[in-house]
Amino acid sequence: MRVSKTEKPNEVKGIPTQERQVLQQDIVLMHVSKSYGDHHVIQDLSQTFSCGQITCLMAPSGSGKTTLLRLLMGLEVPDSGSIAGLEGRKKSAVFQDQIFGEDLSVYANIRIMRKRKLFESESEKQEYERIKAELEKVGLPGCVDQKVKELSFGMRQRVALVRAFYADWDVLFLDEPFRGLDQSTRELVMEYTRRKCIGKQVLFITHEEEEKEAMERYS
Ligand SMILES: Nc1ncnc2c1ncn2[C@@H]1O[C@H](COP(=O)(O)OP(=O)(O)OP(=O)(O)O)[C@@H](O)[C@H]1O
Repeated sequence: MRVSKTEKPNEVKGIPTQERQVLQQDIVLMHVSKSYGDHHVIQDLSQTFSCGQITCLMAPSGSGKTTLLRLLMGLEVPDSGSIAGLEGRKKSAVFQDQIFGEDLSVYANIRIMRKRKLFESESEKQEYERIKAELEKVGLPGCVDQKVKELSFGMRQRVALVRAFYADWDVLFLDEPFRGLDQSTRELVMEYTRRKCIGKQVLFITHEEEEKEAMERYS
């Protein structure tokens, strides 16, 4: 598996260095192995994913990238080895197979990612408008009230991204999030994603060199 990281740490604007160290931590895998029956998908993997960086993972199909993300998300348990640095941290993800409430609106599917606080300053209407604006940024104007089951694959991919960013998160896992998008939409969505990832810890899986470079580029 090829692992590359942003050359300089993601800038965390406005947060003093000391506090930043408390808020963020590296994810450390030590001798992690995972098999399905006789199929040894991940074998003795030791790797550190630094805080405040986008880490890109590139490897051939079937080599275990999604399995690795599932381990990091806590959806699978390693057969041996340890994963540290994720305790108590809020995780968000875009997986290749998106699970939605198919009969619910795009708004409802995104909105559910955040609990409303008792004395929320933002009204429901403002929240609705905010989600609508986010959807417009990824080239989805006018779909906020549409049922998810009516969307194309590429539209679902973008709703999944907006939803993942809408959640309250410390660490984000992205598994080929730009798959199925045409070139101009992909560029728009890559830029949206890159900006949202500034100052955050992100693991990004892709097969495309262009996507890796775009995600590692910092303004
Ligand atoms: N739940 C499972 N049960 C059995 N085998 C599995 C399971 N999940 C994954 N595998 C197998 O593990 C291997 C790695 O799968 P994984 O999805 O992690 O690869 P990947 O590198 O993400 O592939 P791709 O780039 O095609 O998405 C594959 O051979 C797959 O068939």
